[in-house]
Amino acid sequence: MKTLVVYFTESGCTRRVAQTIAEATGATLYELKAAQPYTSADLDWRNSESRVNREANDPAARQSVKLADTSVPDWDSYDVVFIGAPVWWGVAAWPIDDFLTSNDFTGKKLAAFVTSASSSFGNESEVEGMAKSAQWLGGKRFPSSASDSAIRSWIESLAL
Ligand SMILES: Cc1cc2nc3c(=O)[nH]c(=O)nc-3n(C[C@H](O)[C@H](O)[C@H](O)COP(=O)(O)O)c2cc1C
Repeated sequence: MKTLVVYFTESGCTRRVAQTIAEATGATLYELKAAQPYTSADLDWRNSESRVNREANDPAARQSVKLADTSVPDWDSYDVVFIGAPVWWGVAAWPIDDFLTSNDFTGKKLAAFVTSASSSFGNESEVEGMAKSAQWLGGKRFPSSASDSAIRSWIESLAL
């Protein structure tokens, strides 16, 4: 069984979870980058005019966010895919949507994880729906500084 962990992160919390999943499962790690990177001004949640707030309030703006690259080397060889993102305004950060809608998950199992300060994974079912033909394993929210044991017990619960 070959496992891939793809993730998007802005301040590194989701990367740390992704690294723990990769260590626990022997997976390959792949970081997703926005085609137009977010500056700290873009991510200023206190400014109602910031990029992230404009996108949060406008589905068309969210859908137009593209990744620098949506294709993973040797994609066909993976059996299990984990995808991770921070929570932005209650949902998985939308740059990952481009990855979910651009790839064919036929024959692959998919699990999604998010990190957040306090919010739950508000759009888990939408994430599942975007990855057409994946076998959905489930979604999980972790706190920004998730413990290794919490991450490892989630992986064990998936019974890969
Ligand atoms: C634009 C923005 C919006 C956020 N919205 C939420 C939110 O709605 N709920 C929450 O609990 N945390 C929210 N956070 C905090 C992040 O989800 C949290 O710090 C996360 O672990 C960051 O992950 P990262 O380091 O991988 O980028 C937000 C952070 C940013 C930058």
